[in-house]
Amino acid sequence: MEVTVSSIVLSLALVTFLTLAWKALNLLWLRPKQIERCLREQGFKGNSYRFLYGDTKDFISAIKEATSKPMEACNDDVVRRVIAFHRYFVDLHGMNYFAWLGPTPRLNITDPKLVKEILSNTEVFQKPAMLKLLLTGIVAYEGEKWAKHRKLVNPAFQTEKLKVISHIDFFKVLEIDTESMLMVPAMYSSCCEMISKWEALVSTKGSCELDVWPYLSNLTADVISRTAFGSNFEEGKLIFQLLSEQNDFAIQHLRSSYIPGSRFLPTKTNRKLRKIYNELGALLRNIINKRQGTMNGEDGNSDLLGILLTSNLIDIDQGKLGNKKSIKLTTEEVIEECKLFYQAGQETTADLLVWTMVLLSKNQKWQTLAREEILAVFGDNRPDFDRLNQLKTITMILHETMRLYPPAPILSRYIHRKTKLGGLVLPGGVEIFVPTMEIHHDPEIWGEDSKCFKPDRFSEGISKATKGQSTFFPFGGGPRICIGQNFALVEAKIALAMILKRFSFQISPSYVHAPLFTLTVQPQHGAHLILQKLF
Ligand code: HEM
Repeated sequence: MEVTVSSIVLSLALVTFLTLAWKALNLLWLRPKQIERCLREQGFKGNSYRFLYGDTKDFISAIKEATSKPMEACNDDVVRRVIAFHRYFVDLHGMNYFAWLGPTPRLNITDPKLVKEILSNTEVFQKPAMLKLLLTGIVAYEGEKWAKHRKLVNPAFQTEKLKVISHIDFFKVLEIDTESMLMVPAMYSSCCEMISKWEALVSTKGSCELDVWPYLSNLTADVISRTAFGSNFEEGKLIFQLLSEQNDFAIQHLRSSYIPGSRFLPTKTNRKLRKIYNELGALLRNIINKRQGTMNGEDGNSDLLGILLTSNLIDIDQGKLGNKKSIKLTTEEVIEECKLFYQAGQETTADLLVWTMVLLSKNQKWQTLAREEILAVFGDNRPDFDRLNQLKTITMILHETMRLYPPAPILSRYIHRKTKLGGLVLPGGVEIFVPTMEIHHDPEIWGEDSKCFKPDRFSEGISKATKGQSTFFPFGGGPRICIGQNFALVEAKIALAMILKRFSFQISPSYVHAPLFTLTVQPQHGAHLILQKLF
């Protein structure tokens, strides 16, 4: 009897072991090889899959090589530096390539029709797991959960919420603290603080050399703190510090997670990430609890947090007519969305501003045109929402900046099952890689001068410039298009209007052009400009 029991246990152990071994073999060898055959049959080229690591080492060395030295001039091949790993594989295999992120193949797609299809079909083309490890909130959710969150968060970004500046004088008359309660005034207040610092720096000589990058970075953090937390803005700032720490660790994490399984290891980075994550959660929970205790009807309209806490959907149960229930975000869900506003909105908007200032420094003609427009539209008035809409030249400049330096230079998606894409039939388990920056720089789309700064490409709007194709998508596209795009553009216009009115600027001799892709495209060595006071 004893022999029988132990032999049963042994057989069970053996079966379990063999099943696991088979699964591992399938996941790490047979499946990648099968996918590789399928991709080659459809005309894609790439390295043969190498066990476990795939092309990971090539990825890392291409990035190291490209970022070890600055670029010579602004018109050099910026794509080669920013998405170096992509260029490395294009050089080896051409545009129709696949590369191995560990055992996962990453397929390069640049055809505008296919890009449109990928971005439109959110059910099939989902966010990759790696992104979901770094970010939470709507950016990482799928299906019904995403749809529910998008609807609940949307009110926070509607034009009316941004627009209230046109009534600022009315609020002033009533002696209501407009600075902490409305979004555009909050943006204006943050810009005023930055401008005052710059004015103090140039006051003695009338000009000074300044690295504007940390100031712009601080500005966009400040704007999110004010607009997200209103009266709790000082506490919001603390959260931002923790989030930027979290981002630094997330980048290390991202690099190490190319190695299969590493994200689950209790490494120092992983432990630190978890610690920051918990601290952040506790801080936000504290703010929310305080806010819920003091909330009244009007508070709900004042800032992003208030809007998230009061936003609700009416779900009508189709089966039982008249059976309605109100759906709201839970405290934990509000925490995730607030964190995401920082992660998705701070760095990206700072990138947009810094590259605009660099490009306007190198293109003085456009700087003058932009300033003339600001003076013509606003005169001596503060920037207000309705007049921001009249800024045609500034809008063209912002679009051209995002064409050349898209803050998010790549997009990626994952397909879980066999999928038709245009004339292709792709196997499940493939990551789709859309190199936004490559498409934005393509001479076949944008002409021989595709690498030059020419805002007048956008003089008749985006659809004329792109001939209606999906060739310009700095904010992504389809149903998952950036929810904060209007917020970012309003903020950038206010900041530029205020900067251009008070200063002229040019490139300093100490400026080093070195765009670097971390989570977004930043100036690796800052942005040293010479500021000259105008009035
Ligand atoms: C110049 C500034 C910005 C740029 C270039 C930018 C770019 C993008 C891009 C490309 C996506 C789509 C990602 C994908 O499809 O994989 C996205 C999504 C998103 N962005 Fe932005 N963004 C900017 C500013 C902001 C701001 C200011 C906020 C909020 C305060 C924000 C919040 C979000 C959110 C929540 C999503 C996810 C939307 C969803 O999945 O439904 N972004 N952004």
